[in-house]
Amino acid sequence: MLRIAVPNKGSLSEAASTMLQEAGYRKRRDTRELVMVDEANNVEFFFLRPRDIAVYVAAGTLDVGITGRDLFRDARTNGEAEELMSLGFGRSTFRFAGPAGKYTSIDQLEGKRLATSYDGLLKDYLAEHNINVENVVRLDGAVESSIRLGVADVIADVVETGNTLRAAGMDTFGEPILVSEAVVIGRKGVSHRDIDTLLRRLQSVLVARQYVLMDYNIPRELAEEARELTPGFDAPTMSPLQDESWVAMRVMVRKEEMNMVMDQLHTLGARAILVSAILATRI
Ligand SMILES: Nc1ncnc2c1ncn2[C@@H]1O[C@H](COP(=O)(O)OP(=O)(O)OP(=O)(O)O)[C@@H](O)[C@H]1O
Ligand SMILES: O=P(O)(O)OC[C@H]1O[C@H](OP(=O)(O)OP(=O)(O)O)[C@H](O)[C@@H]1O
Ligand SMILES: [Mg+2]
Repeated sequence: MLRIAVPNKGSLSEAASTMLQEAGYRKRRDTRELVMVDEANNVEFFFLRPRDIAVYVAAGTLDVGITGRDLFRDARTNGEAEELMSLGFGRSTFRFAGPAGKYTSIDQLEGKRLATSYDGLLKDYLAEHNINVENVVRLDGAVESSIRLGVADVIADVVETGNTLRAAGMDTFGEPILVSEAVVIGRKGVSHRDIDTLLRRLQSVLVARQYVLMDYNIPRELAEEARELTPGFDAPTMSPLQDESWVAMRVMVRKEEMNMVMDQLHTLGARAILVSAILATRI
């Protein structure tokens, strides 16, 4: 059986479980369930702290896992594990921040005390950029309070909306250290038919979430122009109609562009424009 690690709590847990469910895997009945066998799909799920998931995958005791890119990098698995796919949720940036207005550049980090929950990730970044700080204080959470409480001058933390920083009277500075989202990780170099199936199914969910299916009729002489407006994944499917001067088109369109594209097609001369949701795909 394929052994998959899934976040049991925190920011990633609900979205990860929803995505797996949409991909056709069994749903966890109880949030206290730590292991779940999905016989039909020949998969075993292990619900773990997202921070620990990279450790299990790198050790090879679990085949693949869903975690955050930032947590994966922080675990410093020395190339034992790798990112197989990004999942489009749990987006955040990992950034430096300090009291509002006080810092503008990472050059000012020299000799400072830095607090973070991601000390592996931070130390790698500092080493890469040849920045010598006084020390890195590893905290479990609520890192924003560390400056006011006198253990640090600057923090490096997860920023999503920025509300927490603003409320603490702080600002980010410098470029993001890392842009993160939920990812699937696997042991380096391991290939497995069931891993391919998992990735294909997750890809299917991503496509189904991002695209809609658009059908429309268009005069044959305008088909080429219409094709430029709606190029689709490869090319639109064109079918003949009873009236030979018209053709029917079927094409995938990005959900956020759907209304714009319908307006443009209608202006061009398309009629009977219909949009339907995509439930699943194998592309
Ligand atoms: N607003 C957010 N706060 C924390 N983590 C977030 C946020 N948005 C996205 N993430 C991502 O979620 C992952 C952290 O999840 P994790 O469960 O470890 O922490 P958490 O949600 O802060 O939970 P807790 O603080 O209860 O441990 C990281 O990959 C992080 O980038
Ligand atoms: O930019 P925002 O949308 O405000 O989100 C970012 C904040 O959310 C997380 O904190 P969490 O609530 O997990 O508490 P913690 O720091 O104790 O982990 C993170 O550590 C930041 O503090
Ligand atoms: Mg947190």
